[in-house]
Amino acid sequence: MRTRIKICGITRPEDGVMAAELGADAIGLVFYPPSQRHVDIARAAEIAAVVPPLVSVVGLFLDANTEQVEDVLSAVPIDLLQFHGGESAEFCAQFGRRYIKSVGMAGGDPAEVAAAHPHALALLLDGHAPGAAGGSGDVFDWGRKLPTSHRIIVAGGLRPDNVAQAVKMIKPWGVDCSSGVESSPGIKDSSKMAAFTQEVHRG
Ligand SMILES: O=C(O)c1ccccc1N[C@@H]1O[C@H](COP(=O)(O)O)[C@@H](O)[C@H]1O
Repeated sequence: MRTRIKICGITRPEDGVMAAELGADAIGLVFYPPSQRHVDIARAAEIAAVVPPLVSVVGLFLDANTEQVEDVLSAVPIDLLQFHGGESAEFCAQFGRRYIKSVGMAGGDPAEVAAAHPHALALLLDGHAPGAAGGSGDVFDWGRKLPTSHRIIVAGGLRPDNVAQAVKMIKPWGVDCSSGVESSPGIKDSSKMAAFTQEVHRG
């Protein structure tokens, strides 16, 4: 099975195109103002407009309110929602959209999140502590027992030099990377993205 690749934290249209051309199946837009990768609605719409067909646009929210999510959905063609905070299943489902739910693996229990989110299409496992923001570049213990009820997307500190090992150990549905393919926060690096996608498929 081919491991799907999401490159998150795209802040420039050219980086969205480059990620797709280098093998990303999805790009992520961060709607979380404290993040250095936050995009406003106008910028997000510019990026989404140039992302090639057959590449998904994922909207990432972290404990946003309903109105903030709806404002984005009314202006940006988002294919999939990613909820990265402590959102309840009711909150995530209210938009009638497909969604994935993150788990902060530093102290968080993926089985508990799996049970609470039966309708999430996948669990995205990140290295942060529950309550802390993601995108921290922290790796979690890839040897941990994981639930089998959901597809798994591995995130958290993935880089070209460690992603093959993560894929080999976990055999996830997909991988997600943000800081590991950047030259500076929010700016993606083409050689790192090329190396990353190549290594995913070697794993
Ligand atoms: O990328 C961010 O700035 C971010 C902010 C708040 C929550 C999540 C964020 N990114 C997500 O974090 C993981 C791992 O990122 P990294 O590769 O360790 O930098 C990834 O799923 C991003 O989607």
